[in-house]
Amino acid sequence: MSRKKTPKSKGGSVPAASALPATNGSLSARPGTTRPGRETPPNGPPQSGRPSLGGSGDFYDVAFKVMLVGDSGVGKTCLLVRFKDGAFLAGTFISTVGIDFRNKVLEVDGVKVKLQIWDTAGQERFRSVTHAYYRDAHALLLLYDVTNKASFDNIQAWLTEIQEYAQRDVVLMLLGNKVDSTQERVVKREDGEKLAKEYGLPFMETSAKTGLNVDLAFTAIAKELKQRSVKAPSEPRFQLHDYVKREGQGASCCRP
Ligand SMILES: Nc1nc2c(ncn2[C@@H]2O[C@H](COP(=O)(O)OP(=O)(O)OP(=O)(O)O)[C@@H](O)[C@H]2O)c(=O)[nH]1
Ligand SMILES: [Mg+2]
Repeated sequence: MSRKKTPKSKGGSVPAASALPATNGSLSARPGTTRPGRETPPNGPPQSGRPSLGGSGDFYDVAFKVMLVGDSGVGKTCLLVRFKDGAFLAGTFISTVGIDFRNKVLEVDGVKVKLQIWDTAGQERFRSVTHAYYRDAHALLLLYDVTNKASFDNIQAWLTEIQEYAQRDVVLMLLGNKVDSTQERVVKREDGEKLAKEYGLPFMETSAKTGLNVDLAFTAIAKELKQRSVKAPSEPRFQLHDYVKREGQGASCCRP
């Protein structure tokens, strides 16, 4: 297994090709937070199995591309920032323009797994940009917002889109985000579970605000992808569904 190096910088942004407003040319920005620095600028979507290299940084053994998708405002950017930096982006909502990415290396059973995580814009006008990135994604985290029924109702449309543009064997997980907002909740946990079961998806409720199940979601993805690529013959098959069911925590002390 070859050892590779990750670039030192945190991540980068890719101008959203034709769909970006001409005046902007690229990046989403959020006051009060560190914007991802530009990494080795990818020329279009990164190639699977060919992680971008450059500069010095952490070593990794295998690299995968993970995409965050879902309606605008469900918390994709916040989920990524929580996972990458352990912080929550409170305050004014600044919608992502185009697509951003951040890297994080996780140790999974002694293997260093680099996740290159692509944060897509949920707004309809950027949809064609996102389509171009699906085909290289190894895993997709599909989010809805438990305080926004429309974002839940749109999950089926997202699944149709995923079916059309993503690889057949893409690892897919459904996440119901913002479970800290108990007063505003309009989508019950059981509804999320039912939908996930219908489509055979692993499911968890998360909170980018409190961090609930955020690391777990990415770790589960990393474990599944690592298992697929470097499974030793003696190793028992990693069961993604069982893992998230077993390890996932409820929004409060107890499962509602
Ligand atoms: N209470 C609560 N608010 C959250 C959570 N996650 C995100 N938010 C808030 O929801 C709003 C939208 O979050 P973003 O992460 O920017 O949403 P997004 O999915 O990236 O939206 P687009 O970039 O437009 O696709 C922001 O005001 C966040 O502060 C969460 O877990 N709990
Ligand atoms: Mg965003």
